[in-house]
Amino acid sequence: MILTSGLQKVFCAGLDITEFYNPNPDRLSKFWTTLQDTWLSLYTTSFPTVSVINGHSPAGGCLFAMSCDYRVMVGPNYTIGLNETKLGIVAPKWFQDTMVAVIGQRKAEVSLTTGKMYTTDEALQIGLIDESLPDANSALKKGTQFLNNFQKISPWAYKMTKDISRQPTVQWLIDNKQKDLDFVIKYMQSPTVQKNLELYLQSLKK
Ligand SMILES: CCCC/C=C\CC(=O)SCCNC(=O)CCNC(=O)[C@H](O)C(C)(C)COP(=O)(O)OP(=O)(O)OC[C@H]1O[C@@H](n2cnc3c(N)ncnc32)[C@H](O)[C@@H]1OP(=O)(O)O
Repeated sequence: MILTSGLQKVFCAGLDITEFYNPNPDRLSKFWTTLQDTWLSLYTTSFPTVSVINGHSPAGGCLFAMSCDYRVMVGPNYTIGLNETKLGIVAPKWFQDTMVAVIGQRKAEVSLTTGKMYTTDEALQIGLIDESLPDANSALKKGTQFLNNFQKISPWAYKMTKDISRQPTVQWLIDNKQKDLDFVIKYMQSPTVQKNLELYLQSLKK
């Protein structure tokens, strides 16, 4: 499966920030549970996945890209990263662990604490993406070539290997779904977080 965008310059703008601003707890609860389940499905697919990142990919967009098996990004003008701290919010443990699995503990910690958005070249250098291509068509071709490798791999061997590799992060979320949800609901009601989100949303307006 290839995950890509039909938009001109955005792969995925991340989660809808307006869902976190002045949230209704019931609605936020459904929103977050849906996100948890969607991520669990994507991170544990029984088939190979590639993200063809053909535009900017902040926060939740970066999470979805990192959850695929391989990342091909169109360069040089787009950016990718977990920029939550720039919004004055915190990337949950499973977002963080997904990044650690891709680029390692040290680089992930620097990336997460600074909320850095990496250019395509920078992302390639730290291993956040696997390949950089100059245009969307060649990126799609590369992504398809990666998937073709699996014609010669046993689906069972593929799935078992991926399960073993991803199991700690997956199991943590399965075991802590409610705790993770409670944290988000409580955290998003904090006046400091709400002020930070208000300022960030204002900064996005043209
Ligand atoms: C404890 C829980 C923690 C986890 C929580 C959240 C994780 C997240 O995913 S938070 C989302 C982080 N996303 C961003 O920071 C992206 C912000 N957006 C941008 O940087 C740019 O919009 C982007 C580069 C993606 C695209 O640029 P443009 O094509 O120039 O678009 P515009 O800037 O014109 O945006 C159009 C319009 O959309 C609004 N917008 C953009 N992103 C979001 C978003 N993620 N949520 C809600 N709204 C968003 C933006 O404000 C503009 O609104 P209008 O001016 O009203 O049209």
